[in-house]
Amino acid sequence: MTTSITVLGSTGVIGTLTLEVLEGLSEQFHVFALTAGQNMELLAKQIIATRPEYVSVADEAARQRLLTLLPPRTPSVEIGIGTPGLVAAADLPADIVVSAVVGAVGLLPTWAAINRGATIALANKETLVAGGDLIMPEAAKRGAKIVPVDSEHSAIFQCLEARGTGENAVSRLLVTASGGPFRTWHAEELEKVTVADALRHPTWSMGRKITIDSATLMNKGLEVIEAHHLFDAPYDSIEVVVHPQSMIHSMVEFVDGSIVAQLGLPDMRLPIQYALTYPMRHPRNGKRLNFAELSTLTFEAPDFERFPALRLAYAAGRAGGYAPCVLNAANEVAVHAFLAGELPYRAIPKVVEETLQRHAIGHPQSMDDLVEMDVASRLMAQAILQEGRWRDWGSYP
Ligand SMILES: NC(=O)C1=CN([C@@H]2O[C@H](COP(=O)(O)OP(=O)(O)OC[C@H]3O[C@@H](n4cnc5c(N)ncnc54)[C@H](OP(=O)(O)O)[C@@H]3O)[C@@H](O)[C@H]2O)C=CC1
Ligand SMILES: CC(=O)[C@@H](O)[C@H](O)COP(=O)(O)O
Ligand SMILES: [Mn+2]
Repeated sequence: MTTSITVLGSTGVIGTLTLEVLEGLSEQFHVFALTAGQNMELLAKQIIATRPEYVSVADEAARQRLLTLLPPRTPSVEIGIGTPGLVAAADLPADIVVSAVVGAVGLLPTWAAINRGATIALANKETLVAGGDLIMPEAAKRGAKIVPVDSEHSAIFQCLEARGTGENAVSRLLVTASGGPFRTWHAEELEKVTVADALRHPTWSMGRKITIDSATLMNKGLEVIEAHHLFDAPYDSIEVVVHPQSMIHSMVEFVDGSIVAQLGLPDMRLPIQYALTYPMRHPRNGKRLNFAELSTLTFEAPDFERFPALRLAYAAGRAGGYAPCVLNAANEVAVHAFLAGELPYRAIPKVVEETLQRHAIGHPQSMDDLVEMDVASRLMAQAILQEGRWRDWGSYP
């Protein structure tokens, strides 16, 4: 019997790589359901190649486009739309749900998959950032295993296997960061960043939103909160280490001072495959890290002044309650505006900070509370954008 897989966000960078990994493991896995947003050309090809029972797309217009792209003899596939379609895909009885949509749109489908006790291969960090306090206890209650796909968390997950049997063996999680494209830029140069500059990531090829998050270091902030939830680690024990070569994907320090690191070429196929085959390791072909070719590995501390998003994320994580949900929603709005050419790079963390100051009080009691706050925070961030006060903010911080 083969393991069934649903891929939420199959047309994205992680989704596409997941299907590539599955192709290499086709004797062990089959695709159950796929979801996409607007890229119907790619989804149509994926449907023809993998024959899912169900797919979901962003809206009715996308569904109509998809129907025109499917050849007449394609075996019938049910097509859902919007958030209900995403939730329906996650609800179907696949063994593993790969959560690879971008943003808090992943909250409800990931919640649905957890509620039925599925294994989640989690790439969609925004969901855990916004809802970790509800999601982790629910996963434990339902017996739903969450296996990280994010490279740093996959690394920590792998390093933790060296923990042995001792309790409280871990002293620090060392989350590595490339530092992004502006690691060496001066504060004045950061005033003139273009969208093209910010999309030029030094080591990884990723979707647009996460690439901008890497450029502000918000990605690392989101990852600190993600690590807090995944590994039940206090914020004081999670440290960010800038490592521009992206060969060490993260490290764990144990109480005896021993540090275990996970290394590999920057290629997401490895953490994706490990999440799918865990606890087994399956052979992979392809280029390997060659230490003789690798002349230097360097490390530095993050600069919280030039990259205030990292400071904001630590603060929101420590504050807890609604704060991480607000941080994430405001960041999504600000990044979207930056990519549309409507907001300068340097104003992204300012919009997030202003939204947090106006909005982040209390604790969610339910997923409905959280979704309500996510929507309200987006409206607040949009209002802050429309006020246009960021034009007067000048340099930030
Ligand atoms: N890329 C990477 O290397 C890594 C990514 N991650 C995380 O994985 C997630 C995905 O990242 P990545 O693959 O780079 O992102 P992409 O932008 O490449 O892909 C996003 C996917 O989500 C779909 N999507 C977007 N909006 C909606 C919506 N409203 N409704 C339904 N589907 C939607 C897109 O559909 P369509 O394109 O059809 O519109 C696409 O399939 C993010 O949370 C990111 O932080 C984590 C670690 C590494
Ligand atoms: C591949 C991956 O996991 C990304 O999250 C990556 O780590 C981004 O690079 P930064 O370290 O620049 O944020
Ligand atoms: Mn990462």
